[in-house]
Amino acid sequence: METVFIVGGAGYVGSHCTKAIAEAGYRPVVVDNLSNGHEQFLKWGEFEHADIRDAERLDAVFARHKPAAVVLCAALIEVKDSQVETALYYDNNVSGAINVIGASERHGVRAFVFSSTCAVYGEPAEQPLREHFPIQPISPYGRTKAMVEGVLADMRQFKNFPAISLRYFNAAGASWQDGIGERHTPETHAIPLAIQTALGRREGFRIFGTDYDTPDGTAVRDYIHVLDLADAHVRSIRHLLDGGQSDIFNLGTGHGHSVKELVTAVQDLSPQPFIVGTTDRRPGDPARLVADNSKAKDILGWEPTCSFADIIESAWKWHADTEPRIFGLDAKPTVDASGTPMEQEQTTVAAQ
Ligand SMILES: NC(=O)c1ccc[n+]([C@@H]2O[C@H](COP(=O)([O-])OP(=O)(O)OC[C@H]3O[C@@H](n4cnc5c(N)ncnc54)[C@H](O)[C@@H]3O)[C@@H](O)[C@H]2O)c1
Ligand SMILES: O=c1ccn([C@@H]2O[C@H](COP(=O)(O)OP(=O)(O)O[C@H]3O[C@H](CO)[C@@H](O)[C@H](O)[C@H]3O)[C@@H](O)[C@H]2O)c(=O)[nH]1
Repeated sequence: METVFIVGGAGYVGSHCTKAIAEAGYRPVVVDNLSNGHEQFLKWGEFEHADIRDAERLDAVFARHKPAAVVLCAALIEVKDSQVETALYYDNNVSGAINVIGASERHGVRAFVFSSTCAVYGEPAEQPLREHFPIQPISPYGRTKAMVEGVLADMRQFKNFPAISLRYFNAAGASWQDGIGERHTPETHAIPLAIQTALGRREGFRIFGTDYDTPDGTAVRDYIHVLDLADAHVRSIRHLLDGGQSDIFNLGTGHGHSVKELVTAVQDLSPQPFIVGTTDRRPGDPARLVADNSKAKDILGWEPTCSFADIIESAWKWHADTEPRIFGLDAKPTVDASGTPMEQEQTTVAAQ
């Protein structure tokens, strides 16, 4: 049985990848420093507590397990935070990634899969997004990802290093039956925030910007179920282990949903109405980010299977039932995502 490292496997996307990799017949080993991960998500395979910035420790872990494949999910992920803790982001996401790439090369890894993001496209002129479009990130977070993609491109070209970069669009949903789901601290993502508001754990949800050039004026994103993302990782590993070419793939559904649509979908599941306010655009948020996913379909045979309704429903079940059971949450509304006490905000009762 071949060993696969899931670096960052105690986190949201990584835990779903670990489960899918175990189910595909590989031996998963999670490597994580638990800075943002959860012990509760360590349910498949062995665990190695290691920080990717510690090259010596990484070498020891690679020597012990001799992985055939490595999935690199570990990163700091907050766009706003990356503008404050900029050097930390480059150290963690770039230096740390280079350590993992270096160890993978030294230890003969035959398949390397990297968690990239559609944030590498910045504010694109054309949609849907295709992989050859210009890379022009507008945040340090996005640039750390673009830099690692650049390192991997050179490693492919000059060292024949087998690597796939997967540009996720908006990861969402949960495998709540398996006790894993989205849990970031602080949470800044729209779906968990809207659901936590509906569940009474936050005082209100704010829509960032209603004056975008989109059908309803709110920003449009391509939400992709985390189970579909996990499946693409398994396919990428197989593709490279079978001798397939290194590449870059967009992972999205190809369908966009606005923030207002998202709020309506959550309201449809919610037993009671909740407060939805509007405020200015969040700096750096483009109007629309939607994938052209035809390359992943053609080359990996990947097909997203979950609808937007599936995403919202699974996220709802996770936040309503599973997450409180596992983490013992007390439902206290306190502050919104920006840390602003909600009573200071101008709010209105939910738009239809
Ligand atoms: N969530 C999304 O919508 C989204 C979208 C696009 C790309 N991505 C990328 O997917 C990956 C996973 O995102 P996520 O939402 O699961 O985040 P997450 O914070 O839940 O998981 C990241 C994991 O990496 C670990 N980690 C961080 N720094 C580490 C270090 N120095 N050494 C060892 N472990 C470390 C954390 O402890 C955590 O378990 C990230 O690379 C992120 O940039 C996420
Ligand atoms: O309280 C909120 C939070 C978000 N939004 C909006 O909802 C949309 C989605 O926002 P969010 O869930 O924060 O995701 P993104 O900002 O699109 O970024 C996510 O998706 C990117 C890829 O698209 C990844 O690179 C990032 O790591 C990940 O945070 C955006 O238009 C936001 O402006 C709100 O209106 N109110």
